[in-house]
Amino acid sequence: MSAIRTGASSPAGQAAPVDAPLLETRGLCVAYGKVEALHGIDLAVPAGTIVTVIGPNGAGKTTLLSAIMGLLPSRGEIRLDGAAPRRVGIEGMVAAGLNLVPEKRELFGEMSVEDNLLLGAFQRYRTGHRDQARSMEEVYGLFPRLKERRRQLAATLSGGERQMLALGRALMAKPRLLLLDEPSLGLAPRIVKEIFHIIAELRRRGVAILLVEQNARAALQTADYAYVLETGQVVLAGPAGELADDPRVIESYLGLGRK
Ligand SMILES: Nc1ncnc2c1ncn2[C@@H]1O[C@H](COP(=O)(O)OP(=O)(O)OP(=O)(O)O)[C@@H](O)[C@H]1O
Repeated sequence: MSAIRTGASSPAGQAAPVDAPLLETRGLCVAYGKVEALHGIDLAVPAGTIVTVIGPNGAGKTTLLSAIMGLLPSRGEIRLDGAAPRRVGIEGMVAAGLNLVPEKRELFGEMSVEDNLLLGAFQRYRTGHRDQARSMEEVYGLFPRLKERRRQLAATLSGGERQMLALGRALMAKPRLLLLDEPSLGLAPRIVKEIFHIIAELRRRGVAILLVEQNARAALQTADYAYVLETGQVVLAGPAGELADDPRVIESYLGLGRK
C-alpha cells in the first residue's frame, strides 16, 4: 500500500496518497438524456505529464473533457490530488487549477487579442495586479505572434493564431492542468507542429496536459501516456510510445508508412 501524507495540497484537505495523480477519474459515466455516452472511464493524469486520449468521431472525447471540467453532470468519481474536489462545477475546477481550451476556441471576436488574454486572468488576479502583467509577458514569450497582434480583433486572426490565443488565454489563469480539445483541428501542418512544440514546452514548465486529439500520430509522439477511447469506453491504454507500436493502433489510427 502506498504511504499516506496529510494532504496540505489536497483540495479537500484530506489525507491523500503520496503518489496520487493530479487528476483521476474512476468509473466516470455521462449520459445525454437516456443515452449513455461514457461508460465507466478510469483515467489518470500525473502532475507534469502529457496524457492523450485518441479515438474516432463520436467516441466521447469532448464529453470526457466537459465532464471533468464540471460542465456536464456525471456519475463516478473525479479526484484531484487523490481527493474529491473541494468545490464542484466549473468554478471549483478552475479554482483547483484546471482549465479547458475547447475545440471551437470560443474567443471574443470583437475584442482585441490583449483583452481576450485579460479575460483569461480575471478569475485569478485583481485587474492590474502585477502578476497579471507577468502572466501576459509569459504568454507573449511563448507566442510572439500574439504580442505583435495584441491590438488586433480576435475575429480577424488566422486559424493558427486563434488557437494560440485560446491557449494563451487559458495559460493566463496559471493552470496546473490544461485540458485541450483537438488543438490541431483545421490547422496547416506547419502550425500543428508549432502547437505541439508549445504543448511539450508547457510540460517542461510543469503544466500537466490532458490532450484529446484526432491527430493520433502527433499526439502519441508528444504524450507520455495514452488512452484509446471507442464508443464511450477505454479499449487500450499504455505508455504513448508502446501504443504507437501496437498493431491495433497502427491499423486504426496511424495507417501505413508510419516510420
Ligand atoms: N449535447 C448532446 N446531446 C446528445 N448527444 C450528444 C451531445 N453531445 C454529444 N453527444 C453524443 O455523445 C457521443 C460522444 O460525443 P463527443 O462529442 O463527446 O465525441 P468526440 O469523441 O468528442 O467526437 P469528435 O471527435 O467528433 O468531436 C456521440 O454519440 C454524440 O452524438
